[in-house]
Amino acid sequence: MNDSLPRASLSDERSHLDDSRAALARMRQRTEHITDNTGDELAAYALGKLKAQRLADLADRPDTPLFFGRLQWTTEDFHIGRRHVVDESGTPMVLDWRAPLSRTFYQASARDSLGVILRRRFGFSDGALTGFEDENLAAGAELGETSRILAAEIERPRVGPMRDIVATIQPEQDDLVRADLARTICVQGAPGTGKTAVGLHRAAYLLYAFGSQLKRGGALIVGPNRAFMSYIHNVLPTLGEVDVTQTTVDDLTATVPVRGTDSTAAQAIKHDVRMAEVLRRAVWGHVRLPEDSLMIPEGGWRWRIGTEYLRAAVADTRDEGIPYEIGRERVRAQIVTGLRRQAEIRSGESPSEVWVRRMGRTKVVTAFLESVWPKLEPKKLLAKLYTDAEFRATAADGVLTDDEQALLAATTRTVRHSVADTVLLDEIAGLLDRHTGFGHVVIDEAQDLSPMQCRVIARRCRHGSVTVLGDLAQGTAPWAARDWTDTLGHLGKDDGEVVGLTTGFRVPADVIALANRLLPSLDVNVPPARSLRRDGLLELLPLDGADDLDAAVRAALTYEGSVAVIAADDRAAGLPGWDDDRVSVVPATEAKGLEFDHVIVVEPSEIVDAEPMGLRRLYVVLTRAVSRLTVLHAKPLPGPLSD
Ligand SMILES: Nc1ncnc2c1ncn2[C@@H]1O[C@H](COP(=O)(O)OP(=O)(O)OP(=O)(O)O)[C@@H](O)[C@H]1O
Repeated sequence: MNDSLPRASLSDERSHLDDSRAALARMRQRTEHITDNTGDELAAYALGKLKAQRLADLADRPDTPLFFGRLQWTTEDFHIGRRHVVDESGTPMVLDWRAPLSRTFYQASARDSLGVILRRRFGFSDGALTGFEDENLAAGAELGETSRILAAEIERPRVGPMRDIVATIQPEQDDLVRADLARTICVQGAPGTGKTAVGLHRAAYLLYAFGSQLKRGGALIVGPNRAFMSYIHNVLPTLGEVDVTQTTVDDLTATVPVRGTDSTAAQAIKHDVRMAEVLRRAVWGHVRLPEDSLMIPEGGWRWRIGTEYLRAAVADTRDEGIPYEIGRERVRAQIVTGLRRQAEIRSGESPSEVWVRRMGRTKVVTAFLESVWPKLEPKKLLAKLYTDAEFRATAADGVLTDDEQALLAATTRTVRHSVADTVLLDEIAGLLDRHTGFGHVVIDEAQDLSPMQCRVIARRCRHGSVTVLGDLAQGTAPWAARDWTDTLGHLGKDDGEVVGLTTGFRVPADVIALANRLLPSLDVNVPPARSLRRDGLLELLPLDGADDLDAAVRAALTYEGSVAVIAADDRAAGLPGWDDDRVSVVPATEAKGLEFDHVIVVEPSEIVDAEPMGLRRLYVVLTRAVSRLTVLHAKPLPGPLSD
């Protein structure tokens, strides 16, 4: 079959790679030579920005080949790669993996070849092609999960930050990556099923396919913590997307320094969705219906706006459901409308805009607004809620119990804000004014978001769509989601669809079988993962002293790749560290979302006992291993593992 290809041999493919690299270099040169001749400073600036973006887009990364696949139809033949490359005549040498035609690469099968005769996948190392694998789809031959290039990719030792999976995206993953921009999707997937990878590739796909729609809002990636963000931050730039905001909820809400902490009970109440209603009342409770008419002096004249007119203006605006500050300006505008009408009646002609604007800003009008619709400031309002018992009781009446209200009480007006307080400040800011919205938001490890944190994100994508990624079994926060419909509701996306991923690409079968023994005790209804990986090592060893741990680390270092020693946070803090940058000591609470070739878990029962959701924490920890898991214990293993 290879002979029927126009360029069949590996050396031909290598020449095509060299030619494509040269073509990409020429594309860069052409971009570098674009200059602005208009002499207009603004145009030059805009062009400079576009040029820098385009050059970043056209960067050639020496460690990754420009293409990873090839498709042959009866009359056409294309290489598929990370970005579009054309020769000088404009003929494509490499098709972007996100182009509609490239979809065939991921979706064609022996059952439905989609017209493809032959699919070729390339193996590579350090940017050079090392071989290829052909599937003669027309003849009904397909490698599917038995592909050795796929096997090599998922078994590859992990070094450094996360890599893209563009060469080996699986059909069920591709369906999610290419789902329409308008769709909100919630992916429930066991550990290692590629949720993070799917979310990042979906962002890259949407920016490519719906660029003009997304241009204004852009895309936002939200992850659980900074360590995770730095682990994934390189994937989108490798896919040519350098302009995506990647952050955590804590950073999104970081408008004040965090200097305080909450008791567990206070934290629970601050993250409870009922706080949204308490804060709504705390804000809108400031609006008063006017009791008197408004007299506005001007020279020797006094304009009068009647009480009924003012009451209707305030009441109607309050009921409109718009942000508080916009409402305040709308009431001002209605006063101005009343004045304009009177001026027209009095003089028979329209007053000038300058007059209208000046009258709306007079001291009397501003003082009136201050009395019926006072200016509010989030920090002051939160301090008032915490320190003014009467104000708190009015806002929380019938929403929080007396005991719950007491949990919010503070004695001093200078609040040392906790992380939960920053979420409440963001809620208040959202009641006061609109946040700028993103066109699409990808949320990773979403099972741990509190209802109030979901609302932080919801405010930033009121008109956009969301990709929610998570695993209910890995939820360890006190407010962890039990059902995705709740999370979607708090995100304001009730119409989101929940979709499952069950094929595991990280954790070897024996290791996942051990972790799956915990599932029935985790109090969630999720399907177990099925691992693609038959290799791997699992060992349960006694821990009689520090030497045993050291010996386990030394043994792990005889293999290639990264090694993590994961223990309950207290124990991890006391561990010595190893003089090898392949070894990391990871506290159990920081392991979520990460992966290491060899994981050494020390005293699993301590991880379980350290927190209320300890069994789920252990489930997370056991599923971080890419190739080998060593469990060291002196104490008995937690119940479900010892059966
Ligand atoms: N189609 C694929 N081809 C090759 N590797 C893949 C594929 N899908 C996922 N992987 C790899 O499997 C590993 C796990 O993927 P990822 O971290 O996205 O899973 P996850 O579902 O987010 O896991 P967790 O819930 O444990 O955080 C990563 O190394 C990823 O690159």
